[in-house]
Order: sequence, then structure tokens, then C-alpha cells
Amino acid sequence: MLKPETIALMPKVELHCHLDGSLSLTCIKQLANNIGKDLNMSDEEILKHAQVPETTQSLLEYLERFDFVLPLLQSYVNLELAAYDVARQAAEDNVKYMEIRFAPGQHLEKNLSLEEAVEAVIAGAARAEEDFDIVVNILLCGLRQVPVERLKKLLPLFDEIDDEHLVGFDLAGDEVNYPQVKFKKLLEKVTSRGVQVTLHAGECPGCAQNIIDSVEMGATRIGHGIMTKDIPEYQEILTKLGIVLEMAPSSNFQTKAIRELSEYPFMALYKRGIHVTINTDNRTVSNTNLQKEYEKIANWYDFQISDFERINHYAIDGAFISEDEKELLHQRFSEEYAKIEKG
Ligand SMILES: O=c1[nH]cnc2c1ncn2[C@H]1C[C@H](O)[C@@H](CO)O1
Ligand SMILES: [Zn+2]
Repeated sequence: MLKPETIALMPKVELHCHLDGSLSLTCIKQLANNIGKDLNMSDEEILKHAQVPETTQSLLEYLERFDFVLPLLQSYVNLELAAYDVARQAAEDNVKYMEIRFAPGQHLEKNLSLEEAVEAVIAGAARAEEDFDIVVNILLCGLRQVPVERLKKLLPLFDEIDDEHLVGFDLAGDEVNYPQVKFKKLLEKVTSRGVQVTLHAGECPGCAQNIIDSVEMGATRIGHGIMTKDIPEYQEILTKLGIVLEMAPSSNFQTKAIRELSEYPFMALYKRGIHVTINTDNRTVSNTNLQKEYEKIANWYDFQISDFERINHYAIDGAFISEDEKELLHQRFSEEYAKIEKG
């Protein structure tokens, strides 16, 4: 069994991490302070509000936890700080490349425009790149439960914001009631702009169809994709196309996508050659970090250093960066994993 110290040494790529679900306790308190809000709670109480309880029964209950922090994320300064905070935590996990995602439409309750919200998050990511050994890019989420007409307003941002950190689009939120097909036209508009796409899909019972619909609509990566577990035809397609699955063990159990370890398809999909990756999804809501997620996988499956190296190369291949950037990361990871193997 791999030791936690060995896992800590491994360089990592994290493709699936939500800004609003991943704020540290210190950051939450700082954000409240900045807007003159007295949370009037002990640290334990804050965490109780921000984290999912064990009794959570569904994806929709899991998503309710975001209501607590969103009122704190309504200013440029706070969004900048939040992005910096998430990247800092990832750097502590030895993440060298990450993509942080958020839904700009959720941050307009005060005076921010969509554009300013995105610029703030980019600024925080850029500041973290200065301070830590990490590259941080940003994905914009459209929330499924929001009318498509409103989601369309996100599209011009990809032209208006001329910044290399803005690299892709995602659909998040209520997958139970809003199937992927509903967004076909929207996604055509996204992909026709040359924007890269990863979509949350197959995260709840009965949602498997969304996985294949996502691939047909141009997604090269799938958020979670758990429900492919019972469908060999889908697995074959994902393998053939090299689609990356962004899996998040803690979150996948908390949303009740999975109830027993024996149902969790990570290892079976890995053995089939599907490009699985390990992510936190939401560090705070899920009460985790990438170290803990790697430890779970190491313990459950006796995953070895070479296995972790392989899935990190999968993640690099799926990252929304240039071929040159991928090559540099591949080289760096190969070298660093070789050193760890040697001990
Ligand atoms: O695991 C998830 N599935 C679907 N939607 C999610 C998940 N985690 C976070 N979200 C939603 C809630 C957040 O407010 C939003 C943007 O980060 O994305
Ligand atoms: Zn997610």
C-alpha cells in the first residue's frame, strides 16, 4: 500500500474543481469580513453549513450546500481572493496544473457584470501562478436549471475576454431534471466558437444517456460519468475516443451516485483503458483535498505509483491547453514520477 508521504510527493493535475465549493475556512471568514458580514458562528458551525452532511441522499441535496457561500462571492475582491485560495490549496496538494470552474451568473447579486466576475477569478488565478508552482486555467459553467436564453449570455465572454486563462465551458447543476439534449443548440454555439467543452454527465441514477449525448455534442471530457458503469457499449465508445472521465471519489459517494464501494467503477473503467482521472470536485463541500482522494484510490485498489502516473498523463492529454504545454507537462511528470519510483 502506498504511503501518504509518497502520494504527497506526486505531481498532480486536477481538471475538476468548483470555485464556490472549495473555499478554505480562513478564506470564508475573510470574505465575510470583507463585506462587513458577521457570520456569528464558530468554525465548526461554519463548516457544518458549508459541508455536506452524511445524511445527504442525492445530487440535488448536495447542491444545496452552495447556498451558504454564494452570498460571500458577489464582489470583484472576494472572487479574486477565492480563486487565489483554491489554487493555493491545490498547490499544497502538489497540483501543477489545474482548471477551476465556476458559474459567472451566480455572482451578479450586487453590481458585478458577467465580464467582471470572470476577470476577478482570472486575476486570482494569475496571482496564484505568481506565488506558487502551479498553472491555473478557468472554465465557465452554465447551470442547467437556468433558462437557456440566460446561459447564452455566457458565450460572448469567450470573445470579449482576451485572456489565455479562460479555456473552456461546462454544464453543471441539476442533472436530474434537465437532460443534456435540452442544451444541444447552446453547445453547438459553444463548440462553433472553438471553445473546449467538458460536461457534468451521468452523475445520478437514470442519467447515463447524458454521457453519450455529451460526447455527441462535442465534449472531450465528462464530469463524473459514473453511470457508464453498467453500459459496456458506452465504455467502448469512451475508450475508442479517449474521452477523459473526471471522477471525484468522495463526491460520487456523497451525491449517492454510488452507495457501495463494490459499485464504484473507477478500477473497472481504468482496466478497460478508459482515461479516468481523480479530482476533488469540491474541497469544502466534500470535506476533502486531492491528497485524500488519491489515498482513497490507493487504499481501495492498491493503485501504484505507475498507475497514478498514468492517470496524470491522461489528465494532461485532456487538459484544455496547447500541445506544447502538454508536452512540457508530460516530460516534467515523467521525470518526477521516475524519481519517486527510485525512492
Ligand atoms: O458535482 C456537481 N454536479 C453538478 N453541479 C455541481 C457539482 N458541484 C458543484 N456544482 C454546481 C454548484 C455550483 O454552484 C456550480 C458552479 O461551481 O456548480
Ligand atoms: Zn462538479
